[in-house]
Amino acid sequence: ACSRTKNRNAALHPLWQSPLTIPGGTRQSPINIQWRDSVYDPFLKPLKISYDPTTCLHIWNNGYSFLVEFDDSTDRSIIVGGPLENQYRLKQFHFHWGAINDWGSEHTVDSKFYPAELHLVHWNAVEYPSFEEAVMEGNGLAVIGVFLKLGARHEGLQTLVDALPAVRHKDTVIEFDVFDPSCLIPSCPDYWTYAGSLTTPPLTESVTWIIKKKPIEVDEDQLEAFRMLLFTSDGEEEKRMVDNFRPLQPLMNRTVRSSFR
Ligand SMILES: CCOC(=O)CCc1ccc(S(N)(=O)=O)cc1
Ligand SMILES: [Zn+2]
Repeated sequence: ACSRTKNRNAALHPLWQSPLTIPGGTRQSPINIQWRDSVYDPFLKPLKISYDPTTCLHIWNNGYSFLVEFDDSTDRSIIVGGPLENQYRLKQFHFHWGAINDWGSEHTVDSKFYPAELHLVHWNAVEYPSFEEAVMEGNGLAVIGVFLKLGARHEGLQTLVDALPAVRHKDTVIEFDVFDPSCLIPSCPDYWTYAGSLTTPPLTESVTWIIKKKPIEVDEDQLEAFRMLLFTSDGEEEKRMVDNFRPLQPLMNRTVRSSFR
């Protein structure tokens, strides 16, 4: 596996080639979740998700992934409960994926990669005035991670997939005004949670990760649609947007808790 990991790094987008480390980082992400080492915490609450689909704004290609962004000027789309002390506001969601189905997720479970991983990014608007400030605080962000596995076509995802050709190049954007991201979250309530970081710059250690145990199913055509996006702007030499995931980071002095026995 380590040889593949090394090779995989070589194939990675420049940003991730040298696994960018934060000097003195003690809670970096992503990590491998060793199921048997996770600790059941009976005090973890169910995660409560309430999104207003009309807060959806647009889809854009930022050169790392494609992001679906939301109006976070009010508390219309929030999560609360789970491991969280406050409610957190939905800002955006995006994905990470591989060139082939053997890898692509950022987190792994018992060292198994999934072909892709969804991140729903929320910020603590109770304690901080803006997303940008929350990014710098230890309890500033909460990201729900959902694994994607190869299987049946996902009808909710298809509306997103149909819009991707319009954001093929870096820095392109398309209006996307009604979408309910809860259709991308498994109904099974089980999750793992741990204290971590952003997996792209600024890599700040500000994320409470909530990783759903159950994956969602998507089909090959839908994964291929992700892979036809480009890291590059219109007019530049085309570089397919694939393998946009950060290498695994050391667990260090952390425990992964589970909401389930
Ligand atoms: C204020 C500038 O900071 C940002 O924009 C951070 C954006 C950002 C949000 C989420 C993630 S992830 N992959 O860890 O879910 C990485 C980067
Ligand atoms: Zn991400």
